[in-house]
Amino acid sequence: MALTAVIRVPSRALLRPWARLRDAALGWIEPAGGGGVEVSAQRFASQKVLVEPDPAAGVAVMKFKNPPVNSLSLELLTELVISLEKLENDKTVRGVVLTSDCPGIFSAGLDLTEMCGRNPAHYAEYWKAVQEMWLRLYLSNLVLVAAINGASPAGGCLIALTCDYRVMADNPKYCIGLNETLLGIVAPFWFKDNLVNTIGHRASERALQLGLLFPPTEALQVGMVDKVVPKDQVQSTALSVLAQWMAIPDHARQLTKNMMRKPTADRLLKQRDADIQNFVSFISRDSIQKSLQMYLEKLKQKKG
Ligand SMILES: CCCCCC/C=C/CC(=O)SCCNC(=O)CCNC(=O)[C@H](O)C(C)(C)COP(=O)(O)OP(=O)(O)OC[C@H]1O[C@@H](n2cnc3c(N)ncnc32)[C@H](O)[C@@H]1OP(=O)(O)O
Repeated sequence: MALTAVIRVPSRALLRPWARLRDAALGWIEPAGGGGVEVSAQRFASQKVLVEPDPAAGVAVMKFKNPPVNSLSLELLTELVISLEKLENDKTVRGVVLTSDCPGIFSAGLDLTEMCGRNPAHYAEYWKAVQEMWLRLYLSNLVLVAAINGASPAGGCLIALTCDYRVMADNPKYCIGLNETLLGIVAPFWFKDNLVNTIGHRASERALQLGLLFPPTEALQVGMVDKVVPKDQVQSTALSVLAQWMAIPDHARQLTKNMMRKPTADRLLKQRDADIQNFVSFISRDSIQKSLQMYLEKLKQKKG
């Protein structure tokens, strides 16, 4: 992968490369001239997120690669944020297609193993990473188009909802939606806000309460996706859409996007810590842990 963004990081963190990369990605970096050292991010090859840049076209394709189901582990979330930040800083890139490298799955959503049987500090760290992913994607200056080439429940749907446009493969087995209630959990307010901004209040109320997972044609009808095409045309269609959006002058489009989205993002930004505390206390409840364990068991038994 030919990404060569240079990140200025605190020298103390050199002892912990993983923490250092995360800190840089999440913006916890010393200001320029603050005694840090420059390292090339290229040295840390990404494994869970593949980025294929096309500088001539001014675009990149970002593929999630966390088999078998692209669950959003802490590692994947961190790599996603790092990769996005590099692309935001790359003057040759103006638009990105987000898609999956795992056959038949866009993303299975948040990694249930990050939310089960761990300690409160882990839940807090994980939730902060989920928030960061959403904020970075939702407020991205780049044009983002989701090429949904597989199932996209819950957090997978959320990623697609942060994009400016969604193209989905026409396979009726691929469903998309915020199905949290089916797991006995509640979609946070910012998941809900993102959905309401996309499909409207009434449709969101129904979809969220019932935990609806929509097959492609229904997702199109309700406005959760913008276009449904045969599977082998998902990426090429996404790239064509990207080209159309990139025909608009960046500054005008970016200011407009920000005007539309900032109030929604600000709601979370104003109460990030409270949202983390709320998540930690909710997810730590015995009843919620039992529900999640049972759901995981059900997924595993499905095979046998
Ligand atoms: C205020 C508090 C707010 C709390 C809010 C918390 C918000 C949460 C949002 C979320 O994203 S929760 C996650 C919701 N995700 C799902 O419900 C999807 C579950 N998965 C599936 O439905 C299916 O796996 C699939 C994606 C449709 C793919 O089906 P397929 O038949 O291809 O694979 P499986 O055999 O089911 O799974 C393979 C393997 O992967 C494990 N797995 C699946 N999903 C997850 C996941 N989300 N996290 C972790 N692991 C997952 C599954 O258990 C299998 O594991 P095994 O060990 O190979 O048996």
